[in-house]
Amino acid sequence: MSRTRIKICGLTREADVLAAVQAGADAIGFVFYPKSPRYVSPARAAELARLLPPFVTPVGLFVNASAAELDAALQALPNMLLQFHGDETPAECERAGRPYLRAARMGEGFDLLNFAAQYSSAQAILLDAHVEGYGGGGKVFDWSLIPKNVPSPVVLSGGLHAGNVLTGILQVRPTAVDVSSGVEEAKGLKSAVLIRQFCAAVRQADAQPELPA
Ligand SMILES: O=C(O)c1ccccc1N[C@@H]1O[C@H](COP(=O)(O)O)[C@@H](O)[C@H]1O
Repeated sequence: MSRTRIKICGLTREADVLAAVQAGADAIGFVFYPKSPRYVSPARAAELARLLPPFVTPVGLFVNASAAELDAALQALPNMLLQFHGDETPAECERAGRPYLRAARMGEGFDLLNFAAQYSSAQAILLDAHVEGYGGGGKVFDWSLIPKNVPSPVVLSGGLHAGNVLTGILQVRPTAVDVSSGVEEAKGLKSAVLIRQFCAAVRQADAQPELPA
């Protein structure tokens, strides 16, 4: 089995960026949604992104941002991967011409296959629980709702932490996992210990032998 990629999202402090990099994160998320307690301005995100070594990807998270807001963030961080977590249409996700992740809000009756077909230009579909306020709520959704034949790479997210990520990886076999609340001591303030434990649990899952389907 190949290595499950790790994204740690909602960083606001230098020490948290360094802790994530040291623990082996592949991507670091900056929340550009002003209503989030994890919001950072484009200038602040650019400052934090300067700490990233090569091959660790900065990701910008947007919720129904205007074209001007998206452009301002891209001016500060031109090489970031985009994550659309609101009600953006495929055309809005594609407008900047950058690779993007599209968040799906998983709940009973949600048609993930149809959603993934609509966003076929996405680099991956990020599966999050349907929560009020769009995301970052630390809520796990029912992983059995995920069909086996999603046509895009899948990022598993929503309420992950060191105690459940191994089971999530073995059950869903995602390309990557994404965590925010599960590695926090308070909203927007990460814990180096929880980040380390989370990354270690992902590596433990990757080391499990793959069972025949
Ligand atoms: O982090 C936020 O504040 C946030 C705000 C609006 C939309 C998404 C947000 N975060 C993303 O939500 C998922 C799940 O997070 P959690 O681990 O359950 O807290 C993750 O992709 C965050 O990046």
